[in-house]
Amino acid sequence: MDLFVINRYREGDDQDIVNQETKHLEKLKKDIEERKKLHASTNVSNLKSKVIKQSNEAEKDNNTKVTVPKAIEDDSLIQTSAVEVNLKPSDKDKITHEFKVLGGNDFEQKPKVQRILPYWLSHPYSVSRNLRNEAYPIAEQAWLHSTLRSTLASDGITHLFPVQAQVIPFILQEHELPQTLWPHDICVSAPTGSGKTLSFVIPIIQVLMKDVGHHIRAMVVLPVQELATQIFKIFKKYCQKTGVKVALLSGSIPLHQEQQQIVHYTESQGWISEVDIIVCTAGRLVEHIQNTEGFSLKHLKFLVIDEADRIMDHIQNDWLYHMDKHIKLENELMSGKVPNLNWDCLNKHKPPPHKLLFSATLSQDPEKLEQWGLFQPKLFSAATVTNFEDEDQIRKYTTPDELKENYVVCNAEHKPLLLYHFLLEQNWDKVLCFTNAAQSAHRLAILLNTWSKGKIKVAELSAALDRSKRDEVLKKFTQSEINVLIGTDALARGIDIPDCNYVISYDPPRNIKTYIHRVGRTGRAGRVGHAVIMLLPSQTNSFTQILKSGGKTELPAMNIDANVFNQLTESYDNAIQETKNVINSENNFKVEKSIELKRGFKSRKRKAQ
Ligand SMILES: Nc1ncnc2c1ncn2[C@@H]1O[C@H](COP(=O)(O)OP(=O)(O)OP(=O)(O)O)[C@@H](O)[C@H]1O
Repeated sequence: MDLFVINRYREGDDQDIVNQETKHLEKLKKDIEERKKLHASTNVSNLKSKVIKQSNEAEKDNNTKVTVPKAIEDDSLIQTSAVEVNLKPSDKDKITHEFKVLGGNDFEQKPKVQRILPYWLSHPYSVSRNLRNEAYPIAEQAWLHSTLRSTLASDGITHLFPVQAQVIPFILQEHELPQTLWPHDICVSAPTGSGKTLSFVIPIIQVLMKDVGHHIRAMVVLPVQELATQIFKIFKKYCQKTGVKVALLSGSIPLHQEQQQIVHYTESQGWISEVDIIVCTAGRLVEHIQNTEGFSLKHLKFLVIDEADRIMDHIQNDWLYHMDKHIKLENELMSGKVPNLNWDCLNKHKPPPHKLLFSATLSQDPEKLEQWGLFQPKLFSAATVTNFEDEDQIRKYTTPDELKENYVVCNAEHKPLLLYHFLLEQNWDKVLCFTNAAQSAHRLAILLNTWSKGKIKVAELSAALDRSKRDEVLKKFTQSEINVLIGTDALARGIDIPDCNYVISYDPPRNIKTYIHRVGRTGRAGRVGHAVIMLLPSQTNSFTQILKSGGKTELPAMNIDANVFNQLTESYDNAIQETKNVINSENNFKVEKSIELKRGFKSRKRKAQ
């Protein structure tokens, strides 16, 4: 209350007022001093016992005598000055704070919460990586339709791979349940080349062939055109003699041609679909949603997202939003959130599309997976994750058992020599070599062609080539007319290049996913493969970190005899000169061509005027 005393001014009372004020001020000062003493003595006695306890412990640990500060031992010295006695800043603050600050507790460290993986992620269906086991002969899979069985046989497939033997029957069973029991969505994370594609192709066709109709009932979304084409071809092969029809929507042909393939107008039925399955790129899907009259996904039973992590990383035309919105018009349940499950809801709504997510590098991070709005999901995984606290664990990726991986350290100027040594002296055949830029791939291809004088048949395979050229190059590689392909990461993912024996990373990958997909172009389908990465001495540590970020251990090093480089130096110098000449003449040609084009444009413009 003293703080609120109001001093009124009265004439002649000046001296009285001064006396009163002085007295009052002294009283206030005295009170403050007393409170300070009281506060300090409680804190310091706590502090004293704490310091003495710590010094005792230190003595015990180190076997040495620790001197307790005089101020602590001697109670008489405990005054407000006690704050000077080796107090930690936090203790100091506690002593000098007179008043409790509202919300002060917010600054205290909260105890760490232990995060636990959701049950479906911590208890996945474990998928074996052993592709050579031959435990699942096709002949014994009674649930498999005879038409599909004979297509598998014609494709040379006699046994199912583990991921197929687990995932296909699971999907089929889910679609045999009554409609009120909606199917569990699934996520499949299995190594590259382990046969994930047939794990969704076969069950989808087998379910859809039961009643072929006039609706799109399955959709497979992929990140790039090449992959979409590859998956489309597989669907086409397995749809034979089943009555199920499939279309490719990837932008490889003009939009209006794709539109003609998928929808058709009839007087009696209105717009009907010509196909049961569409295989599309995410970007092209949005174009059809927005521009194709009669394009409808309302009857979708299956939604497959292949290379799911990549699609999510590169959101093309915001496709998930547009697709959700489109399907939501018919069925509220497609939207990201799973509704309350009650009898009324299950009966009223038809089940949402069965979502199937696949990738060799599928994140098992619940926060990332949540964006897909999965319904009571199940995980099939070749890697078991138990510890959510460990970031490396939720990104634990596996590579095929048949894949041998090495790294080799060399200087930048020795890299071409090393590559030449592998290809010509070690006779490595069917090699895929990755650089980080299309231009480097081009230069390297010219160098190897000129240097080997045609002994090594090298071709480029980059996104800079048009599609028909790329297909031609891949075909030649398969037929052994080309034995080395030099390319960029644009084609690292998902592309199934048959019989690739070696993968060389001429430039190191930028992240673990790129590494896994690069090396995964070899060692596929149970065949042996060898992947080698060239590293500059300064890159070894960062590469170890990249491996660690995917839960992989360090690779064994490959040692190269220094004489290898000495022997090749002279011929390399000549080859590099020739390479420069070729590149210069290419550049001159380009310049001349552009001048010609400009001239032609100007003369056309003049004529037009
Ligand atoms: N059961 C099988 N027996 C023999 N070969 C098979 C079998 N299943 C698939 N294959 C072959 O294995 C190769 C790899 O299959 P697929 O492309 O489906 O692998 P993936 O797991 O999707 O790989 P990625 O993750 O790189 O896309 C293909 O050439 C395919 O024909």
